Amino acid sequence: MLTATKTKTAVNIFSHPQHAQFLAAAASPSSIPKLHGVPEVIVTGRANVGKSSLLNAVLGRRDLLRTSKKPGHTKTLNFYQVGKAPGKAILVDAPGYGGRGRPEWGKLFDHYTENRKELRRIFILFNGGHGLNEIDAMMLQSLDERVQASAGLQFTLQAIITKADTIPDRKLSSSITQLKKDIAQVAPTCLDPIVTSTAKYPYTGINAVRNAIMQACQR
Ligand SMILES: Nc1nc2c(ncn2[C@@H]2O[C@H](COP(=O)(O)OP(=O)(O)OP(=O)(O)O)[C@@H](O)[C@H]2O)c(=O)[nH]1
Ligand SMILES: [Mg+2]
Repeated sequence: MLTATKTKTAVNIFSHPQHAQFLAAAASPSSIPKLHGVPEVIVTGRANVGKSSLLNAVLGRRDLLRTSKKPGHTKTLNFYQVGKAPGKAILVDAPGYGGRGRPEWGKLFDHYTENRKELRRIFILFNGGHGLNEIDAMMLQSLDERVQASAGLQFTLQAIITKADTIPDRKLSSSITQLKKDIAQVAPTCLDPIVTSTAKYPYTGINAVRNAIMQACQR
């Protein structure tokens, strides 16, 4: 549970969307920017799961991040500042893995997550309409093992179930329950999944994601 003070701070850092800005893109480990200790969170997930759309919604911006119907759109690690410079937190968008993902993107993600001292949390996104496939389960398990190995001191892991609007109403509750069970079974350290939709206003789950980011960045 967030305390009243923490909740207030969480609302404040996202309350000036105009201050959000793109800082840098990294296509290789050597181009990952030095950003002087501002806490960071990163998103991962299969190509097209909705990573860039989610970060736009969290930042309160329509198109600061570019999104596409075509999987494999984001090709670099992209760093975005929340709040006035030097920023209260930094959100990192990443290329997707899976069919359209490329091996070098996986290496870049691994390099970042293994070496970045500022990293506080990895959000792993799953499409609510599709559930976990084999590659999702492998990624989830490998991240969970890393959280266990560091006892959560390096970073924490949290799942986000996206595109909830694509699940028919009659199946919504059972699909989410099943997906949460599957996630918990593969990754016991994974924090309670947040269910989101950014298909149309009012969005679902965005304040919960903002609060989770704040909680992760304030520790
Ligand atoms: N129905 C629905 N569509 C969504 C939602 N979020 C994203 N999309 C759509 O899904 C497509 C992919 O969204 P992106 O945000 O570009 O996905 P991504 O995970 O960043 O994709 P890559 O960069 O290619 O890995 C776009 O057409 C979005 O409009 C959602 O909550 N509901
Ligand atoms: Mg993207």
